[in-house]
Amino acid sequence: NDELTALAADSKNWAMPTGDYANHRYSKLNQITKDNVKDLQVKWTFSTGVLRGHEGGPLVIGDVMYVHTPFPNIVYALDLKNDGKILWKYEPRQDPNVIGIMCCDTVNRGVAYGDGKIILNQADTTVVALDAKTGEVVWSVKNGDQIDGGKGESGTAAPMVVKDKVIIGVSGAEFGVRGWTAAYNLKDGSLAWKAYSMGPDSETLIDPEKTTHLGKPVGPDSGTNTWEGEQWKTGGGTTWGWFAYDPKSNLVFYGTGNPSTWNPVQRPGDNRWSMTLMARDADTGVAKWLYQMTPHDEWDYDGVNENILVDAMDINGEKRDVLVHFDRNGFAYTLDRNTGELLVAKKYDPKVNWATEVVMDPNSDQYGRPQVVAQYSTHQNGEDTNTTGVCPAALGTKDQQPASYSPKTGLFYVPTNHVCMDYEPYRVSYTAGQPYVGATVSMYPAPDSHGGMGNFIAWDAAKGEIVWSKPEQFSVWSGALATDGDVVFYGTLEGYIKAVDLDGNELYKFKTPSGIIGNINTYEHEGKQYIAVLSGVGGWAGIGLAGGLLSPENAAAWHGAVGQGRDAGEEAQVVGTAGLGAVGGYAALADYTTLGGQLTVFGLPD
Ligand SMILES: O=C(O)c1cc(C(=O)O)c2c(n1)C(=O)C(=O)c1cc(C(=O)O)[nH]c1-2
Repeated sequence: NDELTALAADSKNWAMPTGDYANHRYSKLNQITKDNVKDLQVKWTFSTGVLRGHEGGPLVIGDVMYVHTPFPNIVYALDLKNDGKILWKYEPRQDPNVIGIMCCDTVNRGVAYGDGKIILNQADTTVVALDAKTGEVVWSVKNGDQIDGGKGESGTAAPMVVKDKVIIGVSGAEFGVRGWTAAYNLKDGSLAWKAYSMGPDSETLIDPEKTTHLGKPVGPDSGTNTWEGEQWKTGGGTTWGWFAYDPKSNLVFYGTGNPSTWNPVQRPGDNRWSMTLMARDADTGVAKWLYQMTPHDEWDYDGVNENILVDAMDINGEKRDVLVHFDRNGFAYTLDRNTGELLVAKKYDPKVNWATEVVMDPNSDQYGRPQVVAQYSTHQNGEDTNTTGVCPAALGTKDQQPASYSPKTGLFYVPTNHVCMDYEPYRVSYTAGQPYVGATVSMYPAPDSHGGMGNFIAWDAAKGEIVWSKPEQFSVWSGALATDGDVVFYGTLEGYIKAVDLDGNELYKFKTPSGIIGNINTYEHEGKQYIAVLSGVGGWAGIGLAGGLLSPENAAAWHGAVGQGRDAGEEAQVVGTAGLGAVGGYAALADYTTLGGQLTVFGLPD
């Protein structure tokens, strides 16, 4: 999409959710520098009128800012010439029952722009194109099924506009949804292609002879033959993370999530293609290459985190066009993005203990596979056995909160979790539209460390090394922003926006009204650089606050314990395992912040 490419290349705008197709989250703007960032002031604020977790960030195109909210997914167009005066507001009507089938808060990661339209992926999986000037609906399609009586499909991912199409993912692996990625024609919303994560080749758009895994053709039926019977039909592998696009190869990149259920004993095999990085042709959806990071997941390490594309990275003296991916499983991967060849796979938190390494020898039958430590194998320890001390926790060394890459320093700035867990698989049976979780999880700060639950780190993806690490009390659940002013920004769950220099020294912080799980963006208007961020605590880490789960009654109901035939009373006593295990670990958040969606715009003094 030439118009979008041009808009994104002009750093005055923030035209795509992650800044550009390469997901750099880097801005060439440099009025705000490491020397003056301490003088930042709040310029204007905007309450979104919605309370739960606010992920993503505003788009800025010319004089207009587009702000989205979690369910009910309101979109506002704000006039930058007038301190955010509302130009239009779109509020969809959605069945509120969708709230009950969203695993990790009612989040939405943002809208996309293309061809004069704003594209919104609603919680109920309706994809709607709004006229960017008026907010009027141009077209609307249903990506998933209905809520009541459906399979539990929901929408949280930000769309990506590529050429004449919009790429959309789906959520619901905690309900046994079989994930897919779809491309709709930007013009009228008609379906261009749909590629399932698992299933027959005709439905996964995998070419048995041409699609490769670590350099070898995958062969026929690769999306079904590592599953027992028809388990692939409820196999998970949802696609609720971020997309990347490389115009040079016309490939779209994304990762798939956990296999369903979380109980690994119930689904023997590698469970392909859950937990997999995928490179697909943008026009046809046909897969060029795949790489499964966590075969037969036993820990809920969804592979959906963003892929960051860097050209000509020097890897052992060779220039490679790479894709860098910080996986939930605690390994940071660098791959050749044209071939899917694995170049680097290293732990980006020293506490990661479930696997010792990823085998890098192409001649080994274990090539590309993590070497699982028996003690932390929830499968080997069996159903109804609590496997303790697994690092990272299910929400990963990093969840969906996107990292940034600075072409200037060649380093990645990564918001991370420093959290471990106990994981007890239990048997579940599948009922359409009901939770299909199958594990009780509790989370806590990584033991024998700094006591906090997060780090903000700088990463060298060619060497596979942490350059520096800045401890945080809670997980850093906000997307980072690197700038040409030699300042890097991120937000914290307590609600601080923070600016650090290129060595990780804190230069500025400001406490916004609620915890930050949004992504920091920057733009220029009338010659001045601004920083914009959404506050509004929530997401999986903040689900205790956002979902009101800090009481035992709510905890049991939400956790789905009742639906799973478990003893509700027993479950209710264990508030700590509610919210899929996040409530206990993050309970102290309630001492720092509370709910509320607000946009805050910062700038230098006039
Ligand atoms: O399997 C899924 O379909 C699914 C969906 C989502 C989502 O759409 O928000 C999350 C997850 N899984 C998940 O595993 C997870 O850690 C997670 C964190 C968050 C969040 O926004 O904080 N969403 C999700």
